[in-house]
Amino acid sequence: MALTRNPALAATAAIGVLAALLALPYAGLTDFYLSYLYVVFFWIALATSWGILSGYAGYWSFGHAAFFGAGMYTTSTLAGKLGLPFLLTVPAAAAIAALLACVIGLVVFRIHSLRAEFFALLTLSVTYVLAALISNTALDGGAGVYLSHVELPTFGTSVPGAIYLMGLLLAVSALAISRWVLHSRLGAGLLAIHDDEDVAEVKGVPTLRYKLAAFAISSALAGAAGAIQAGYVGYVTVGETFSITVPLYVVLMSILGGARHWAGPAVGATLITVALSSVVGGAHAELGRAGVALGLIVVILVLPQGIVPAVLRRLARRSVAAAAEAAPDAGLPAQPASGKLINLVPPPPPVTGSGRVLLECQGVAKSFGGIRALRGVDLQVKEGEILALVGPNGSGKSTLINMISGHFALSGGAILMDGATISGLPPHAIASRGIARTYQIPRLFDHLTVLENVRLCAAFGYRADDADCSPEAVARQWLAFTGLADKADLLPPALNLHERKFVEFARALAARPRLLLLDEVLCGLTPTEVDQAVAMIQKIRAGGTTIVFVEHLMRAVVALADRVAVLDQGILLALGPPRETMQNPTVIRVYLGASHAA
Ligand SMILES: Nc1ncnc2c1ncn2[C@@H]1O[C@H](COP(=O)(O)OP(=O)(O)OP(=O)(O)O)[C@@H](O)[C@H]1O
Repeated sequence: MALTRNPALAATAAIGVLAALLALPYAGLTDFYLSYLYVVFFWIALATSWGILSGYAGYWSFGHAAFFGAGMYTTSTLAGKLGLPFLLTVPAAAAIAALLACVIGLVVFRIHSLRAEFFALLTLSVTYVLAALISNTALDGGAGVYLSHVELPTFGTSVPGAIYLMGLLLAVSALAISRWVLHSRLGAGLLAIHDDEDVAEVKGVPTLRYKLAAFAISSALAGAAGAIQAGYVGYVTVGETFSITVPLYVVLMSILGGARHWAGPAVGATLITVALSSVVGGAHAELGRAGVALGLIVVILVLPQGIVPAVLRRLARRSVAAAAEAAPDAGLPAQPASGKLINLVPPPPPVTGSGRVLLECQGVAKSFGGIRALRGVDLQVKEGEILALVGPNGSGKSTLINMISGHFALSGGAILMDGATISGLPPHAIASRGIARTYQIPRLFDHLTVLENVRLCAAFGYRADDADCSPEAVARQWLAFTGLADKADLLPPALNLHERKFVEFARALAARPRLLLLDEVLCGLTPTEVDQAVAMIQKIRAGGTTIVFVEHLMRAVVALADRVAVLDQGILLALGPPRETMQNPTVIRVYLGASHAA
């Protein structure tokens, strides 16, 4: 408990444990125990490396044996056949495995349909393809490769001591890298990819680059583990190396410990390795293994998020309760800890009517199979204005928002921002030009808290590199602006529709965009909530942000819009000031109906 609250104490304890583990081979621990501990470190390194892509980003790989095996065969070839020093083969194995991951990732990560179970199956197939290639070439030839003649290092007093130290170093490196990734921008992006990859991209996360980086890091660690394991076993075979055991074990270990926490896979790996080794011998080994498997099922059912997150949550709850007892005000929302306060409504007068074109749609067309959702829309959005996009259901309003934000590719035409073409750019690049959007049905990152949802958008949004404001401070201020400050630590599923819509709103605002696209933010709100939202939108425009909003609620359209664009069946039917446009007989006929005509 004290360790979780005191990072300096935790760091000192970790250094102490590491120093003690490093000293073990020199303190005369027998080779048997050194080998035993090496096996634990080996599984810690493998499971932790798996978690970097699969745990954080949710891309479950069943092909970890491929990268581990690439490492093993790199060492067996370089050291066993070409006579290179063993230690040199470890970084080489890591590099080969990372390269293999990059080649696979460059193809697979671009294909939208190869997510979730398809990714898992594809990585499993890669393992078998690689096994077949190695088995049928001089790399193995089907007979396996002996490494008994390879000179292994003897630091740590003996070969088992050296293997132990290499395993320890690898496990500690894997943990340190995984922890660093989780707390970095890369980790924030990966967690968002896990929950909703398309939304993460639209919010500014360069998803392809991040997935490739995670895959390469994860595979490099697996490759290095394979290299050391080759030295440990001394005889490398395709059957053992590319067996299903590796991916199966690392998946189980990660789930048991908690795949979304850097320490989770290591805890799972330690528990499973120790449990399995305790039942490996004796007359009832099979029964023992079945018992371990049953225990595993029970723990996973009781703690579906894994042991580490469950324990941390319990500790956090206890410390909140203790703090509340000590100081009754402790539960109030915290003020931003760092960063200059952001002026949410800057003093300069609104720039409405500057006349400068910020966004231009030129003949924008979109077809979904036989459905022509947009049939060549020409529209200019002027800097500082509020433009309402209205029209009957299915007229193409959301599709146009999706086109501008890059969610869908255009079937025809072009979209320009500041005179430069943005259509065809990946959504994160469009976000970096200053475009942010909300979704008609909120698409929040369900495993991130409300604060984390908004902070991510501040960190990856248009003005993310504003050194004066930390993403945390920006996020807290927009949460306060939208009235959600006291919901900061909740997960989105705990919110009602109104709150979820306002989190969407806060996320878009946290990017501090130049052009804000609001897709039916008022739909489903009570009249009071609508008034609140209208006042907010007016304040945002007062700060100089250009707004395009899709809305069916005419009262809000009239109160907010400088101009109204009416879409019907994918065609721009009318464009002009609200009252004038709404009195256009064609608009009344196709959209507003007879009641308005009267
Ligand atoms: N992903 C998709 N796949 C197939 N068809 C789609 C897709 N998205 C939209 N459409 C179709 O494109 C047309 C325009 O849909 P869109 O959602 O843009 O309309 P809308 O004006 O926003 O409607 P609403 O007011 O009901 O939200 C509809 O016929 C719709 O069924």
